[in-house]
Amino acid sequence: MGDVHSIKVVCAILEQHNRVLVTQRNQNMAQPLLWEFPGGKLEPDEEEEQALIREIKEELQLDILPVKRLTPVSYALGDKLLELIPYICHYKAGAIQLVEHKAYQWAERSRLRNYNWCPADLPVLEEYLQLTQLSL
Ligand SMILES: Nc1nc2c([nH]c(=O)n2[C@@H]2O[C@H](COP(=O)(O)OP(=O)(O)OP(=O)(O)O)[C@@H](O)[C@H]2O)c(=O)[nH]1
Repeated sequence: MGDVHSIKVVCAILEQHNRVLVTQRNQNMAQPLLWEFPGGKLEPDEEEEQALIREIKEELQLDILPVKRLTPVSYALGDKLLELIPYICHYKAGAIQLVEHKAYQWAERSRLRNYNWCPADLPVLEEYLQLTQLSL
């Protein structure tokens, strides 16, 4: 569904022990070296939560549980319209192995604004901080 030119990307705000997982895109990816919430593109006819579970398993070797959908963000990325769909997620199992990212960090919420984010992630970050009452 949706606009034929839009790309749907799901991303995980993965919480564990009061920290949030942030990942850095590698040099060869689009938006090189920027930080993001890990995730990826929906496949045709795939449910959002299933896509997120699949992507996090593929990219990080982690099992997660999506728990709350936040507000999708539309962002013009080159000639494409990106629709970034965030979910707060909980850690279930596994140890991180970086398959395609350059780096990862478990960040305290109060430090999340310090990263050099993909621009589409900034409204996601602000909604998340507001929800968790650390926006000031
Ligand atoms: N996974 C993820 N992608 C994001 C975020 N923010 C954001 O702008 N994006 C963009 O959404 C698209 C998601 O693509 P992707 O992670 O599947 O990987 P990619 O573009 O490297 O894959 P491709 O080579 O198959 O096109 C990328 O253009 C990426 O830059 C985010 O928080 N998480």
